[in-house]
Order: sequence, then C-alpha cells, then structure tokens
Amino acid sequence: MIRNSINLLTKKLISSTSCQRTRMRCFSSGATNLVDVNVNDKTGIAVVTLNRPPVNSLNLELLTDLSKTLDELESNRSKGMILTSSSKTVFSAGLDILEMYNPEPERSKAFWTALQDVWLKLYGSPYPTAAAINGHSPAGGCLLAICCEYRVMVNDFTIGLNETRLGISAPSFFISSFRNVLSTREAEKALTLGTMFSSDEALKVGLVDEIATDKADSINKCENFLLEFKKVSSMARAFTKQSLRKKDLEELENNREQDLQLFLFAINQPIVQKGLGAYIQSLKKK
Ligand SMILES: CCCCCCCCCCC/C=C/C(=O)SCCNC(=O)CCNC(=O)[C@H](O)C(C)(C)COP(=O)(O)OP(=O)(O)OC[C@H]1O[C@@H](n2cnc3c(N)ncnc32)[C@H](O)[C@@H]1OP(=O)(O)O
Repeated sequence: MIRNSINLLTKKLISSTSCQRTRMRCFSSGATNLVDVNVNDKTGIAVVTLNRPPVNSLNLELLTDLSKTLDELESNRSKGMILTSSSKTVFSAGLDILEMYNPEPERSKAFWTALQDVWLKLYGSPYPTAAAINGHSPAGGCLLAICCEYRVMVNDFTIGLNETRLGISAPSFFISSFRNVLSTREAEKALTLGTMFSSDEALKVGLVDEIATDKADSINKCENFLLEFKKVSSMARAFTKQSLRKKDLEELENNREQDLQLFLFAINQPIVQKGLGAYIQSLKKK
C-alpha cells in the first residue's frame, strides 16, 4: 500500500518535472489514452493530440477519449485548444470504417452517440479552438477540423468531405459545419463531388485559413490566432460564437435520436455494406 503510494508520487514527480521543462501541464483523457493533452502554463492553451496509430481513425474509444477531454477543457475554463495529430502524415482518416462494416447493434449506437457528443462539444465549445492539420484529413477528420474556429494546414496534404465517393452521404451535422466555413455554392459542389482539396486549394476556397511549413509552424500559427482573444472578454466571445452556431447545434440537439436511427438504417443497407467492404479492400490493396 505504502509502496504503491510512493510509486504513484514518484511517477507524478517525474511527469511534472518533464512537463516543467516546457512549462506544460500534461494530462491524459482517460482509460485508453488515445488523446494526449499538454496545457501551456503561460498561455493556458491546450494542445490536444490525437494518438491512435496508424491513421487516427475515429473509433468508439478514440471518440470517447476526445469527448472526455473536451469536458475537462470546459470545466477547467480552458483559454483555448489546438487540435493536432501524433502522426507525421495523417491528421485523422475520419470515422473508423470498421465501426460501420458488419456493425454490431449496441456498439454502433454507442459509436454514433459518441460522435454526436464530440461534435456538440467541439462545435459549441465556449473556449476558442484551432486545428493544426499536420496530415491528410478526409471525411470525419475534416469534420473535426471544421468544428474548430481556425485551421492551419501543413503543405502537401489533402482535406475534404469525400463521403459520396464511399457511396454514402455526409450526415446533416457534417454539412452544417461545412457550410459554416464555405459558401453554400462551394459546399454543395465539394460535397456532391466528394472533393478532396490540396492544401493550396483548401486555402483558396477558404476551407483553411493559413498554410504552414510543418507541424511546429502550424501549432505556432494556431497559437497566434488564439492569443488574439486575450484582448476580448471570454464571456462575450463565447456568447457570440454560440449564437452564430446555435441553429446548427439545436438542429442536432433536438433530433439526436432521429439522426442515430438514420445512421443505423443507412449502414445496415446491403448496398452500403457492399460499398464499404469494397472500400476497405481497396485501402488494404494499396
Ligand atoms: C440521407 C442521409 C444519410 C446519412 C447517413 C449516414 C451514413 C453514414 C455516414 C458516415 C459518414 C462517414 C464519415 C467518414 O469519416 S468515413 C471514413 C472516410 N475516410 C477515408 O475515406 C479515408 C481512407 N483512408 C485513406 O485515404 C488513407 O488511409 C489515408 C490517406 C488517410 C492515409 O494513407 P496511408 O497510406 O498513410 O495509410 P494506409 O492507407 O496504408 O492506411 C493504414 C491502415 O489504416 C487503415 N485505414 C485507413 N483509413 C481508415 C479508416 N477510415 N477506417 C479504418 N481503417 C482505416 C488502412 O486500411 C490500413 O490498414 P492495414 O494496415 O490493415 O492495411
């Protein structure tokens, strides 16, 4: 018992010493540790890193960890969050296709509910958010980025909502957050075609705000954006953001069950299963 307490204390001391070197506080989101969080003590800004190799595909566990992290940031009155990835080439490969292929009923319900939770918390967060997109960001990966208020993308990667290319439609909350960033015209064109934009194309169309040379540069640029809010009342800021996003948030809040049932219905269609199966095979054959 005493030895356990000493071990715990030693671990805490070691971890606090390594964090002090960079003036960072570290905490992990929960049991599975698929999300790392480093809070800069000086600025109060948290860098949240998705850490589910190889491609940060969003499965139930990763979404649950992210959801818990977002709760912690809100209850700690975070000064801001930068979302990024531990991979060198992928921000997030989007929803884990294996969660939708040959679905197990209870797990698929929990999976979609966790995605809804993450979207509501991230899109509606009171603290400012930015995405340091340090790799490819298709579909659900793009969703996480467009929930944030600012996006900085490292050169030479791709981003977009490519669902129609998989034979599925982007759900309505994907579409509303896309339209919050792009004009309706650009959103319609990109969504129906399932366009994946290069970093430069994404900048041109307004899907990202800045281009970065590498991950450190993207985090730096996100930080500069978030630091601008030092001059603004956090209450006034949060109220303004949430007022602008209120309709989209209420749309999902008020229709969660319907949205869940639509998802379950869609993924259980034989034609969708066939398409997903072929897509998984094509990824494996690469
Ligand atoms: C009327 C309204 C109806 C609404 C109904 C709703 C219906 C459902 C809506 C669902 C919305 C879906 C959203 C999504 O996010 S679907 C996922 C879309 N994602 C993609 O298309 C990306 C696929 N992946 C890639 O393009 C590449 O992997 C990537 C560019 C990201 C990285 O390339 P890289 O070469 O670095 O890596 P690999 O391709 O070799 O991949 C490594 C291994 O990871 C596996 N993998 C990749 N992506 C996924 C994924 N999304 N899910 C699960 N697994 C994935 C890949 O197969 C490799 O596995 P192996 O190592 O085992 O071969």
